[in-house]
Amino acid sequence: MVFKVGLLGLGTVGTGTAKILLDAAQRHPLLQTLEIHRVGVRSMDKPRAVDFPEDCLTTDLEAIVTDPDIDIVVEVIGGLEPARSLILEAIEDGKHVVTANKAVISRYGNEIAEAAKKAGVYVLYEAAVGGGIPVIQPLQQALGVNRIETVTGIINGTTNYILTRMQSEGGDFEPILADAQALGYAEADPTADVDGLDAADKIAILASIAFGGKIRREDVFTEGIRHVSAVDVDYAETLGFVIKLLAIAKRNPLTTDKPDTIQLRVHPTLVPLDHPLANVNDVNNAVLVEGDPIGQVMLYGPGAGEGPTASAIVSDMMAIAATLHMESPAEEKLPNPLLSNAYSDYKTVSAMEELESRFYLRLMVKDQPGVIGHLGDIFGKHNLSLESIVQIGLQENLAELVIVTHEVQEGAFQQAITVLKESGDVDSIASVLRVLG
Ligand SMILES: NC(=O)C1=CN([C@@H]2O[C@H](COP(=O)(O)OP(=O)(O)OC[C@H]3O[C@@H](n4cnc5c(N)ncnc54)[C@H](OP(=O)(O)O)[C@@H]3O)[C@@H](O)[C@H]2O)C=CC1
Ligand SMILES: N[C@@H](CC=O)C(=O)O
Ligand code: NA
Repeated sequence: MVFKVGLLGLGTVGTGTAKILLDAAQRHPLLQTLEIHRVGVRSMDKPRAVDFPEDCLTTDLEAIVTDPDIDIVVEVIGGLEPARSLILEAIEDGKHVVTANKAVISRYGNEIAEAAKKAGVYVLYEAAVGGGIPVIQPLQQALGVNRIETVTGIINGTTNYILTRMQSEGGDFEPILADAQALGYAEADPTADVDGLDAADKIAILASIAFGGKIRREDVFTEGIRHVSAVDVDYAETLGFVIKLLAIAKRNPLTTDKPDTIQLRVHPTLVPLDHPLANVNDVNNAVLVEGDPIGQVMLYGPGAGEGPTASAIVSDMMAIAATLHMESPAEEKLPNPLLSNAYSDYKTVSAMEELESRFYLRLMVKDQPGVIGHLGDIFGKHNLSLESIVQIGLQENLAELVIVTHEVQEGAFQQAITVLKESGDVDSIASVLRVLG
């Protein structure tokens, strides 16, 4: 079974999406059911990073959203129009839609959802918030049983990249913004990033899901990072804080004289250095969800860029493919392929001795001349290179040594340990631990 995809846009996200679909090996088998049928662009002359047959590319986007052969339309052109109209036309034509367009979803999400309900199709937008991080789906499903109290996010990759570099290198934001643009993180008009509008779009979307209600986009208080200077970043650090552009959606406590109300705001914020969001750096995003009864959950990962955003787009396409798969008469009564784990082959797991790792070794040795040299010989004979060797202490004629190795083969390391134990120099091996990285 093959589901045909109409891809609107072949820029940063569109290109990443095409690359995943054209290289489906070792990914979920459902990806093999998705085939890019047509691609809509603005300019036919631009060089492209992926090759399509000439008749696949078109500037006539309407022809794609009304093409009877297409099952799923992926909108990654961005902007409000013609994106909104094309989404609505695709829905009216009975097509499922996947989009990364937070500007459209935060403003016209209700209109689009109504149209989709009427047409019996799905509109999914995981890529619209947090780029590659699964945020929408966990909020709707895995965390859906919780009464959500707060959603606090670093949800704009461009500004987080700028603030991180301001912090690590000093300097003001304008020159760093140019790098964020070159890396494909920033919006076509980066004002939306720098002035907090993009984060405001995203928190409006998250609040709607978290609190189960419509959100008026204009209700989000929005302050960007333009006025944050290198001096503020410096002083904040001295005081034990880091400056982050936070997007906050919070349920106010219910009181007898006040109805159920929420807070919605985006602003640069001094975050204490020991807060979970303080170490979310560069283009990474994180969404900290606090709910009852789960407590705190943090979703963290790359918030923008070609590959990560495309990952979210294709995961939505896969969810739609799973539904279409189940609806097809030939597959009726089969379980949802995204919920069942019926694998046919065993994976081969490498033997532990073949793996490479760094090791931490603590041992007690005789406190006499030449011992460290002997140990070095034993490691050398087993082809094990050492990163450091430190004498920590001395007790009753025994010296306590701590050795850290470079990446070495597990099997060779274990053989060396056996030889060490048998050597007259070593009294005891107190501890052997693996070191990450
Ligand atoms: N970049 C990122 O990291 C992320 C982006 N997003 C969202 O994804 C969407 C796409 O972003 P991105 O890929 O960065 O954008 P780009 O500007 O890189 O790409 C836009 C693509 O759409 C095409 N396009 C734009 N307008 C039209 C039009 N009127 N008619 C035909 N084709 C058009 C362009 O054609 P041509 O190539 O011919 O110019 C281009 O291929 C946006 O909604 C953005 O907010 C979401 C998360 C992360
Ligand atoms: N411009 C956005 C792209 C992803 O949504 C960002 O920087 O986060
Ligand atoms: Na996401």
